[in-house]
Amino acid sequence: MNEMQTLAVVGAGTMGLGIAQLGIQHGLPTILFDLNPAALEKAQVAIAAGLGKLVERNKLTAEARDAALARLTVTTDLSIVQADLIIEAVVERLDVKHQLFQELAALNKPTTILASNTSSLPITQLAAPVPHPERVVGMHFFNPAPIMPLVEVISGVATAPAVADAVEALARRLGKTPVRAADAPGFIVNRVARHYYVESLKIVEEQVAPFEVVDELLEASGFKMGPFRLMDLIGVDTNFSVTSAMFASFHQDAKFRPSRIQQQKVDAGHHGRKTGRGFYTY
Ligand SMILES: NC(=O)c1ccc[n+]([C@@H]2O[C@H](COP(=O)([O-])OP(=O)(O)OC[C@H]3O[C@@H](n4cnc5c(N)ncnc54)[C@H](O)[C@@H]3O)[C@@H](O)[C@H]2O)c1
Repeated sequence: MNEMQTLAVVGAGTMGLGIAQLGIQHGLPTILFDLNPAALEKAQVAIAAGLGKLVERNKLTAEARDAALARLTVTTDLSIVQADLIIEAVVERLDVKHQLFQELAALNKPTTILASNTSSLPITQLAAPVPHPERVVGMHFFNPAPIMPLVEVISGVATAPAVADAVEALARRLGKTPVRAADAPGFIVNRVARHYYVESLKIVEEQVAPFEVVDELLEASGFKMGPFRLMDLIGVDTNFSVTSAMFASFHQDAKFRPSRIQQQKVDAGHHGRKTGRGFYTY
């Protein structure tokens, strides 16, 4: 498979904007699509700020920043979303991702790779109704995408080995450390990390300690971010969707049961940093 020349990212939220930044920073003309124009505006500001920080730290020249920004096209018009590789980073819902991949498949050549940044949805299920399912693959970045080195590369049952190889090679080109993971619920990192959130939420639900105290203690014990601060960074809604999907995938295994506290935050629209309020206020 030839080296990828063009990238498109669908969904300009927490993850999509960071992935698009990586693309333009590493020389790929990148289309960033979202249904919501406000999300695209916010993403453009965040990407410029992200690259600006690299200039301040002498990791990028001002010229390289300007050249990177010139590679970015933002759009609400799906019909122009054509590329060698399309990475979707929309809401964690199988129905939404299915519809999107089918629309993208109709607009693109059969060799366009359709990658998903899903944290928990099975790649095999995601690929099943998509024309040419052998080009569907998991490419799971971590938050914040421009900074975190790990990328999980996940092959579903139908994924062609050359497709996973191409995505792995691209991850390296983006300066990342790709790791192959099997198509199991939550792959590797989220399966382990789930208990960091689920157990901390239980502690608060059972009134063992308030959430601020849980954060303080875990940070003092060496974790970079306490679970509640981290959920606010991830997006409380996204984190809740991931737990819910894993709970379903593990056949309602109680150890993955989503929390009522988290459900309430989602219902109230307190989705974390991106909405200005989650467990904390920003
Ligand atoms: N937040 C994290 O820390 C994190 C980390 C790794 C992976 N992920 C995964 O990345 C994906 C995106 O998560 P996020 O936190 O960036 O979400 P988000 O809520 O921050 O952003 C999602 C964006 O997708 C847009 N969108 C929704 N439906 C769309 C559609 N049909 N077409 C185009 N755009 C659409 C929304 O307008 C929004 O801007 C999810 O699958 C999530 O599981 C999230």
